Amino acid sequence: MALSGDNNDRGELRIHENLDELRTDLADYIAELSEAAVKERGVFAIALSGGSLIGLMGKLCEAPYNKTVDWAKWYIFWADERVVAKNHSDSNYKLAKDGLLSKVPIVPSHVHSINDSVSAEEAADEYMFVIRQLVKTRMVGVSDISDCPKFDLILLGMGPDGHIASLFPNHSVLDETDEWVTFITDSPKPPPERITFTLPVINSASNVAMVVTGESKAEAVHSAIDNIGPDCPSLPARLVQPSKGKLIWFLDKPAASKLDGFQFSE
Ligand SMILES: O=C(O)[C@H](O)[C@@H](O)[C@H](O)[C@H](O)COP(=O)(O)O
Repeated sequence: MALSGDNNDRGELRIHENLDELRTDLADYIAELSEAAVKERGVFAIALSGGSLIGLMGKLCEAPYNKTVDWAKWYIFWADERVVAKNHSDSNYKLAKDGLLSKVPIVPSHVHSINDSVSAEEAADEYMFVIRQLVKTRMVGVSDISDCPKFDLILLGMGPDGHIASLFPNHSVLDETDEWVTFITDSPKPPPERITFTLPVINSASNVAMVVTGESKAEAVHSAIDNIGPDCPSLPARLVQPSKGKLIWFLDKPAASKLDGFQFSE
């Protein structure tokens, strides 16, 4: 690893020399959290996002992880999903199924994707209902400071604009505190209709990992971690502040290149 360290309330920073090193570190991290959650709770509730994240999780499909991880105990969710058919190339479910879930022995009934045959609003409501049932049976934990679900791990990517999940800068969904899952129909990044976990749910997780690579993200990484720039307070990535959980940033050097205090040799 090029560098690692803590940055005040902005969590642990893990800056990797290259993507291969990041992929290995990410697989180790997820495998360790899975083992700990299964030991403590008997299950591992993990929420995925879309984008480059799934490809960066690819080592989990390879040895030793494909054999050592207790896949039967995994319960899979999406922190955000595009409201398109499950076989559509824009579907985050399809992305994860093709890139990860079909390659490891996950129990099909543990995969909780959205209903793709209803409106965005109905899909968000139904998804919240599903999560509520799983919180009741403690397949998903519950926060001890609110009634929010406490996922063992929420994995997030970040766009160059600082969006996370489908929470975009200056969008009213950033203020949603009543619902666990909400919807938008005007996403600035296509497709327009999406469902998304709200900030209270993200910030109730036991662990949140921000997996961000590439130079196009460097400015937003700098704003989010160094608390820089006029848009900072409403930058969605800046609002990821788990109340009791642990936040870790998995970065490559280009994404970290504008961080204060980080000097890299070529
Ligand atoms: O459904 C989505 O659009 C994603 O969940 C989104 O939040 C993604 O994670 C970021 O846009 C980063 O994507 P990249 O890692 O591909 O840049």
